[in-house]
Amino acid sequence: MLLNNLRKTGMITRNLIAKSGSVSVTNQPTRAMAGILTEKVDRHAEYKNLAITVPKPFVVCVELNRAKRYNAFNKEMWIEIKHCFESLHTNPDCRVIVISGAGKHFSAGIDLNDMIKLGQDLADIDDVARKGHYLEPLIKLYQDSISSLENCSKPVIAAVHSACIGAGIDLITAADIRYCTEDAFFSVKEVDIGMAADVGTLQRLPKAIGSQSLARELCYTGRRMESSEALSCGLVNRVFPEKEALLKAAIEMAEHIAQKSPIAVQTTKQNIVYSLSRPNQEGLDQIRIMNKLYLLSEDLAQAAAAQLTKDDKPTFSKL
Ligand SMILES: CC/C=C\C=C\CC(=O)SCCNC(=O)CCNC(=O)[C@H](O)C(C)(C)COP(=O)(O)OP(=O)(O)OC[C@H]1O[C@@H](n2cnc3c(N)ncnc32)[C@H](O)[C@@H]1OP(=O)(O)O
Repeated sequence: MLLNNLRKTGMITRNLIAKSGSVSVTNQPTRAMAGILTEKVDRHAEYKNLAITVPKPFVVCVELNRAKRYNAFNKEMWIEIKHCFESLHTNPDCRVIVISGAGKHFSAGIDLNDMIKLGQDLADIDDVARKGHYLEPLIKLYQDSISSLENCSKPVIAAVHSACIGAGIDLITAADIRYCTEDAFFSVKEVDIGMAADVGTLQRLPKAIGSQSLARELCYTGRRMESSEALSCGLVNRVFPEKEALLKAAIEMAEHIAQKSPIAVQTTKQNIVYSLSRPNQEGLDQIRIMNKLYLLSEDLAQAAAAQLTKDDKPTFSKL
């Protein structure tokens, strides 16, 4: 289905299809990553709107790379994000992901030119039900694109600078950890383009900040929230003076997490995500069932031995 979508958009070549399921990685560091790229994850299969680098072992940086358009989400980018995170989910060379944006802003949200084009496409369809029939799978695709961050078993750290608007909020609220720069600002802008957010913000933002009142205020008004408020409400948990420091810290944290047992980290993420909207008992049931297998892992013995011997960097097999 995904491959068919990719083929239909013309964005994927036969070559890339042959390599699907593997991480596609550019072999050039982005400017932000210059000097810290140490190894490639895999063969080349380039994305048009994402730049992938590997600054440290098991740490993959995904950069929204449509800087000329302020990383506005066009259809191709939604598809590429989904493909990328689904691929990283199963890639044993990836343990933690850092997502950031190239250029002036993290993201200006959905590409408004794409929205206009969509309006024109819909105008060509006469029947209202058929318009809806056309629209529904597109919204589903965009929802799945955002959810691919949450569904990816590897922790995702969002590193936000400057504007993070609309779809940008959808994206970062599906991440595990959020850091930003002092100049970052956030806006749930959908209401200002005449729509209800429909790809994740309404579900995830209230949980991320733990305040229904603030979340609803932000969603009803589209008002700008500065980094200081984002920190105080818990949307982000660290703020840095500028982008370089932000990326450095995000990568350091990713590296730190990547040195832990991948069984422990990935099971933890899966259980936290599973438990978010379920009664505690259901979360406990899930982790009990998972751990009756995972407690038998070699990682547990190895990590426990490392604790006893004060070895702070035990090596774990790929997962
Ligand atoms: C199924 C639906 C799924 C998801 C839906 C998501 C909904 C959303 O994402 S709602 C949010 C939509 N985005 C916006 O409303 C952003 C509007 N833009 C801005 O607020 C600002 O441009 C800015 C991003 C804060 C940047 O400000 P600044 O640095 O001052 O640059 P500008 O001079 O304003 O803009 C330069 C240039 O960029 C164009 N542009 C900005 N945002 C978008 C966008 N989202 N899509 C397309 N183009 C965008 C802007 O029009 C300017 O173009 P020029 O041709 O240079 O005039």
